Amino acid sequence: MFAQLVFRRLNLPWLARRTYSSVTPRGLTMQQKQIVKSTIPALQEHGVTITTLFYKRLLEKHPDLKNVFNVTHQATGEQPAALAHAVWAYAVNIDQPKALSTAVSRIGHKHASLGIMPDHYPIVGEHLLAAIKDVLGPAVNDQVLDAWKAAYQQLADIFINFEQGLYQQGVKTPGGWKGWRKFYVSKKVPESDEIISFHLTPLDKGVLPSYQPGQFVSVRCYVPELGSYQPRQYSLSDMSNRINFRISVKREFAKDSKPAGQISNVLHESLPEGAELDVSMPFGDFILDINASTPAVLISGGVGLTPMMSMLKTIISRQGQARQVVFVHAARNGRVHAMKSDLIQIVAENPSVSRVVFYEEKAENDTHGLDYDHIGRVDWAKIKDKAILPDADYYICGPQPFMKAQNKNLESLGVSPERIHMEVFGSPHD
Ligand SMILES: NC(=O)C1=CN([C@@H]2O[C@H](COP(=O)(O)OP(=O)(O)OC[C@H]3O[C@@H](n4cnc5c(N)ncnc54)[C@H](O)[C@@H]3O)[C@@H](O)[C@H]2O)C=CC1
Repeated sequence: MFAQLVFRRLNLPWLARRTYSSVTPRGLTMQQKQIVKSTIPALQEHGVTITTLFYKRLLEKHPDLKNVFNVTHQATGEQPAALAHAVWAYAVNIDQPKALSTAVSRIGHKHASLGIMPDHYPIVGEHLLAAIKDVLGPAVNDQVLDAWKAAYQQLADIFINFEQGLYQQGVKTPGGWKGWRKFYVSKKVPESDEIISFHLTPLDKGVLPSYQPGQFVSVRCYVPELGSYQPRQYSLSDMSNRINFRISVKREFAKDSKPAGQISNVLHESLPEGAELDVSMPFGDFILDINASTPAVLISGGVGLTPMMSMLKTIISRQGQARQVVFVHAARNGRVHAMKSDLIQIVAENPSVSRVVFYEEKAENDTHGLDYDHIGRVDWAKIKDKAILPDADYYICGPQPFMKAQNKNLESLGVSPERIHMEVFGSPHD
């Protein structure tokens, strides 16, 4: 869980209906805040050592939590690094926890999709404080430990309140549920050489809640080699239809130091049509404002097109509205360009929708003007006249370096940061 606490500037709008101001965390004394701040340099220096020890102990004492954590991120060290960064950032913002509201929303939505419960927090707190004490040694006296206990409690209260709000909202939504619901794969559709769409239908055949375009679900599969379940988040790649969900998953092979995707391979290889899996309610605050009539520029790299297809289809389904959409997509080539024919058809049938597709290289049979428009990576000099529009909102999803590059380009073209919305699933370290 807290491994996703990545407190950086993301420019995500505050979209969750439950607001941060409804939360009343238990306070810290001035002295406790000073003490927490005094530990910032030590956290900066020893943070990863602390959090690595923390995870090791936590999972030794509570092996059931392996069902909740992404074990690959443990092995690659991403999770300890992200948590260390988060603890440090929390200490830096101890005087103004509201500065963390964007991160609390993003992480809270992810926690809710994983079924994190209030009684998980004391367990995490106990092991985190023990690891801080062990690594920093005599520097951590009782006063320091008490200050960190109070600080941790404050943060835990914020998350618990936020997540309880999401759960309550979820069960009140028609068709909603809490925790995992059993689904089966009702259809498997290859979308490119490496992406397969999975249509997921609830086993109980009951109605599904409607969701907002851009939201994701967690799916959970049993991984025999680990002896535990592993959850992963996937954006919903179609518009809401109350009958089934669609996720579109890229198969991740091992590459350089990155291990093969544990769940993406299980899904592609070992989950035929008819197979069952656990699915969470839809969550996530990277969502399209469906009531806006101003232009939407949907920018995606590779498999990052999944939430964009949901947004695009939702916009065009709204009768009587001709909201302008520019769909900017970058792929390595046509063989890995998913949902290509859907996009071609949507553009042909909807004069308010236009597209610009970049391929890094041309594969055999890729046709200029039909499959793609430009060779290379997204080049704003080539598309700014078409894609920089007054009052537009810009939605970005794709590999981290792709998102960083597009964000930077948009800002340098004068787009206001409030208009730029990014989906951030990964850690800040990739
Ligand atoms: N929200 C998230 O955190 C997402 C993360 N990812 C991660 O990214 C990985 C790669 O996804 P793929 O579909 O294989 O994408 P990819 O590696 O095929 O890249 C897609 C396109 O993005 C562009 N791109 C890549 N790096 C760039 C850079 N540094 N600057 C500018 N443009 C760049 C290129 O045009 C490339 O063709 C996934 O395996 C996943 O782990 C992908 C989608 C969403």
